[in-house]
Amino acid sequence: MDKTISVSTNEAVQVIVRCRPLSQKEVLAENKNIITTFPNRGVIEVQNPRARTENEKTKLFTFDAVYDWNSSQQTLYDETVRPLVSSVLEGYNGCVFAYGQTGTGKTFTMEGTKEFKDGEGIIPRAFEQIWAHINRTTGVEFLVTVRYLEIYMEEIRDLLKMKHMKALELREDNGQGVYVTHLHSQTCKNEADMFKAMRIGNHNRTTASTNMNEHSSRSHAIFQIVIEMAEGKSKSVKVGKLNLIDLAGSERQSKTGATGDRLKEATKINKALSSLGNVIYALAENSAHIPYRDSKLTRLLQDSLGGNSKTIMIANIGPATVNYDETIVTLRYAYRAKSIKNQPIKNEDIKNTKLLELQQEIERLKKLIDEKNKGIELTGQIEYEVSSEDEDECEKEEKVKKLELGKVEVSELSKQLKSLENQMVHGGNLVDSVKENELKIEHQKLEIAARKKREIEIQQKIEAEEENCFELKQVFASLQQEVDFKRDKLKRLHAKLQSVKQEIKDSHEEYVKSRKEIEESNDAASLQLRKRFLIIDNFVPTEERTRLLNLANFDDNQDNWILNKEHFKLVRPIAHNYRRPISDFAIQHCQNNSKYRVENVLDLKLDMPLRTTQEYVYPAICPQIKAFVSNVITQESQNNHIVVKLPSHSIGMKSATSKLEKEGKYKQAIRNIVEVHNQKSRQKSSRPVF
Ligand SMILES: Nc1ncnc2c1ncn2[C@@H]1O[C@H](COP(=O)(O)OP(=O)(O)OP(=O)(O)O)[C@@H](O)[C@H]1O
Repeated sequence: MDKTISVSTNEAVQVIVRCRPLSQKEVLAENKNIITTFPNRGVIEVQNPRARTENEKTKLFTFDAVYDWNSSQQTLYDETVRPLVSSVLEGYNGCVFAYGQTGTGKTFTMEGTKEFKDGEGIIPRAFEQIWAHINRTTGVEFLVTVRYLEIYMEEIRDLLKMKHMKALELREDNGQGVYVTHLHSQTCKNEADMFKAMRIGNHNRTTASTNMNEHSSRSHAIFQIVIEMAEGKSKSVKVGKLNLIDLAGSERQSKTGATGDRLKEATKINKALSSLGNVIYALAENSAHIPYRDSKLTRLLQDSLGGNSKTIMIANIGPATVNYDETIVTLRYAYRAKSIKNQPIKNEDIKNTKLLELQQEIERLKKLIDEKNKGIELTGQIEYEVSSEDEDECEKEEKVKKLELGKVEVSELSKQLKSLENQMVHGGNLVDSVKENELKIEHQKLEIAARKKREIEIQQKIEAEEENCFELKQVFASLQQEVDFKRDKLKRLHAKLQSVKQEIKDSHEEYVKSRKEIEESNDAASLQLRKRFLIIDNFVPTEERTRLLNLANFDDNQDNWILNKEHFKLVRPIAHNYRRPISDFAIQHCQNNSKYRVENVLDLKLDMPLRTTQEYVYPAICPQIKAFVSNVITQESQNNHIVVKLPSHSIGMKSATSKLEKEGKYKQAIRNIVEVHNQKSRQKSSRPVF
């Protein structure tokens, strides 16, 4: 998209926290609620169930807004998301993403539930707001499209066109930023079309049952709505883009009990979420390098975090004792995300939009239809005027044919025109009184949301100021009073210092833990790499290695090495000058029968073995033993043992035996005897030997 105007001011990512109720399972396991929320101040307090000292007991976090288990879907939407969607309808990019441990209510928040009334989540409510706006906006033409994708096991899949099931690729260009190639874009004419797209996508999304959640999302899902708006005949187009993201939840193998596929998925999920954490951390720290390229998720969120979008992060947490560690980790990430600054840009006067293309094509078709209609009229008139008896019958027929052809062409063009016009929506199709009422309600809702936001901000400011001003306001009647006050203050400051120290300690522990995890995964990766090198070094010849290296190019977009496939094209083998392999039999016997000429038979000759077991030559036996054995009397006992009777009179044998005895090889001699015995009996038998 070519942008000609850009208005940008810094705007922080808005971070809100939502805590779900205790689940039945948690209640049965006698888990306690460790969360207390203070919605008016945007504060959340977490009790540490393992606290040993006073300092470790509670942790306080402050956010733009907090919602507890009693908060309704409607309140959350009206207070936080409605203003953002309103900005999108003015031409901004917007993003809402839900982040948190598995089973804490991300899907519940984004999609909602049908289990109870008003259970719809953010996505369906956004549809409602968008279409209500379109229906009451007169004089504007809209083109609304949606896309739905998931990142499953680090592969991008189109949820609206699952037939292809091919992993899609990410690309980046200066105009569009990061985008997904060949992603299906569904045009929507009304709210129902959007719901249909959402349902299809949700149906295709990868979910599975785990210990922590019966319907756990195993992928990160992004629902994108693009609204192109053209006001009147000015041809100036605004574009608003809204990304609604339901991330997969972070999970610990020990808690989910994941094995096999679930474990593989969890590893990929955690890896992508940890890269998201790193991006948030780097942005919060104002680092020179932001590791967006570490995962597909962070690349797709590039605009939303530190980019040109207005963004809301919803941190979902669980209230149970058992969730403590994950809750703290989520809240820490969310707290960091608060300091990320974006530069939202209003996408106005965009040049190469689909809507403009459509409008131009519609204009062209209209002109063409007009011209054709004029042509038809003219031909009709001439025919009427010139039509005389002396006109040739053939010429008349020719003219009628031309007229008919013209009419068919016009009807074809009109069909095309209608289908193009059908893709666009003309805003403002409501009755004026309804329009006005709705507009009023919408303004009121936005006003209430803005007020609530301001209230929380003011409350947070007052608290900070109170801390500073309290001392100034104090007038001390006596020295003792001043001492007492200062002691109190010292106590408070000491407690604050301790809590900061504790926070540093916790953060350090968290850092050590995550470093250990990274080291472990690094070790596993280098082990794998060394194994591959070992295989390459031993099985791939040096020349082939150099050849392959020359054929491989690093693709920045895919962040991977790609082999030039042109060099690996399989060449069809040619046999007997035929393109298909042909057997000798076919050549000799079916020369005149084309049916068999190209039959797919390979002429394979048998590789005969060089020798058979019949030709086996037994190892030579020492001549003394041979002589000894020939004098040995052997016979088989009933239980298949061979009884060996040594002839004591044979001098040669005596010396042989004594020699063997001397060398301690008596056992070997016996084995040889048995072998010769077997040899004899085998020769006697007529059975083939193998
Ligand atoms: N605010 C809430 N009020 C009532 N029930 C809730 C709330 N939040 C979540 N739940 C319930 O908790 C369960 C888990 O929620 P959900 O599936 O949305 O979690 P999730 O974070 O998306 O999990 P995963 O990451 O595994 O996909 C569901 O049964 C849902 O109905």
